[in-house]
Amino acid sequence: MDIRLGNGFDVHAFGAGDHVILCGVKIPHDHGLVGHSDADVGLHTVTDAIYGALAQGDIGQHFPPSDPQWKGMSSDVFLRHAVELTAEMGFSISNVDCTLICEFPKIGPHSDAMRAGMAAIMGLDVARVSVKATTSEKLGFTGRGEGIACIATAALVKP
Ligand SMILES: Nc1ccn([C@@H]2O[C@H](COP(=O)(O)O)[C@@H](O)[C@H]2O)c(=O)n1
Ligand SMILES: C[C@@]1(CO)OP(=O)(O)OP(=O)(O)OC[C@H]1O
Repeated sequence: MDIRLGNGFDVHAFGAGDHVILCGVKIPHDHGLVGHSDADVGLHTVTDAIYGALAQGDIGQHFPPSDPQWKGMSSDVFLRHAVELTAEMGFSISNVDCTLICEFPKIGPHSDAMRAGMAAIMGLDVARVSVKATTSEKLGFTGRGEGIACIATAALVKP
């Protein structure tokens, strides 16, 4: 069996707005997130973890921030592409784990919806999709509430 692991890391800054979209879930908030797309830092990170496992570059190479066609794009489009590429290369996604790093919003009340939505996109049982969260104890840019960071790991298998 061929087993591949990939990691992802992404950051988006807070800006004006009244909600954020994280791992596909819209959460009311006193700021939005700034990005070329919908700035879903969670989906971007999981997408990059899958690209990493496949050694197929990163999200910006597949969907350049300079390309106007991705302006405001819903980030499930990016994850769906990584899932298609996984199948084309003969792999299956075994499991995904991601950690959102922010003081606010609180992720816990939304984590099951995030897991269910990402599992549906990836065609996985929800038990194979993990969403965790941590503060950075008020330290650094996430601690000051300047933005949200996310890290993710994806495991892919080819029988
Ligand atoms: N944005 C966040 C941050 C944290 N949580 C939950 O709180 C727990 C404690 O966080 P610490 O940073 O103090 O370790 C954490 O384990 C998460 O369950 C959250 O839901 N949303
Ligand atoms: C998602 C893309 C799409 O153009 O843009 P952003 O929403 O700015 O997100 P980022 O993670 O900064 O860069 C990756 C880009 O592919």
